[in-house]
Amino acid sequence: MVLNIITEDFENFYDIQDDLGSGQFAVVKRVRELNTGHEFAAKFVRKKKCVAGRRGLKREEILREADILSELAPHRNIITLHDIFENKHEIILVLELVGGGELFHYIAEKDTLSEEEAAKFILQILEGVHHMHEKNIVHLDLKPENVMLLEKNKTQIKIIDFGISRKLQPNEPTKETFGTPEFVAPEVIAFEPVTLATDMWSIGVITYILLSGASPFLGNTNQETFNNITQVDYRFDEEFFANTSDLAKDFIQQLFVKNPRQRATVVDCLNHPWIKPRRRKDEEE
Ligand SMILES: COc1cc(-c2ccc3ncc(-c4cccc([C@@H](O)NCCN(C)C)c4)n3n2)ccc1O
Repeated sequence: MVLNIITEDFENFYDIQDDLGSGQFAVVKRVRELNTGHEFAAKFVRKKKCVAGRRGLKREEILREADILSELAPHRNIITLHDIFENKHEIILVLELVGGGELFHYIAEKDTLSEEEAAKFILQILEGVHHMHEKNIVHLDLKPENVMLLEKNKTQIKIIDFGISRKLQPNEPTKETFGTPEFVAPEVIAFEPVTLATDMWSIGVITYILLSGASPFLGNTNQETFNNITQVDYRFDEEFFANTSDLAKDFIQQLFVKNPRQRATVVDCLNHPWIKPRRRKDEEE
C-alpha cells in the first residue's frame, strides 16, 4: 500500500484543539482542518530516537497501522484514516473523529445491556472484523476500550487502535505481539502463532462482558488471569446470567475454545442463530 506521507509542518494544515486521550507512546488530540473546518482525531506517535531507545515506536511499526487502515478503508465499522504527517520526532495519523466515547464507558454507565442491545453491538463488531479477516488482517487488541460509539446515544460503532494489528502472511507464523491480558486468547499466552481466530476469542470476552458486566477470566493478578485463560476456566454465574438466553451462552461457548482451529470463525458467528436474525437482508451471504 503506497502511503502519501506529508512532511510539511502539521500546523500549516490543522489547528490543534483539546486532548482526547493518551497511551504509552501516543496522544490523541481533536484537530480542525484549516481549509475545510472539518474536525478530526489526530494520533501523535513518538518515533524511537535510536534502535536501542526505549521511548517511542519504530517508524515501520507506526506506518504498519497506517498501511492497514488504508487497506481497510472504507467500512462503516472501522475508523478511517484521512492524512499522515511525519516530522523529526513523530508521525501523526489524522483519523475520522468519533464523538460517542468508548463502548467501555457506555457499558460502565449502564452496567449491563439487554440481549437485543448487546447483539446489535456484537453484530457490528463482527461486520468490521469480517471485513478485516477477509483481507487476512487480525486486530489483536479487540476490547471495549477500542470500540467507539460514532455519536452519543447512537448505536453505530467504529473499531479503533490498529496499533498491534497484523496482515497475516501464509507460511509466516506471527508470534511477537501481545494484547491486553483480560482479552487475549490462550495461544497468545503460550507464545504460539496468532491467527484470525485470536480475534474471535476476544469477541467472546467482549460479548460476555456486554451481557453480564463481569469479565470471564479476570483474576487478581495478570498471572491468575493467564491461568484462567489457559485452563479456559470461566462460568456463567447465575448471579449475572440468570436471564441470559441459551443461544447467547452458546454463542460465547463457541468462542471460548482453546484450539484456535476449532474456535468459531467470524462467518460462523455471523450465521449463529443469536446473531443471524438481527442481520439486514442485504448483509447476508
Ligand atoms: C488510540 O489509538 C487510536 C485512536 C484512534 C481514534 C480515532 C478516532 C477517534 N475519535 C475519538 C478518539 C478517542 C477519544 C478518546 C480517547 C481516545 C484514545 O486515546 N483511547 C482509545 C482507547 N485506548 C484504550 C487506546 C481516542 N479517537 N481515537 C484511532 C486509531 C488509534 O490507533
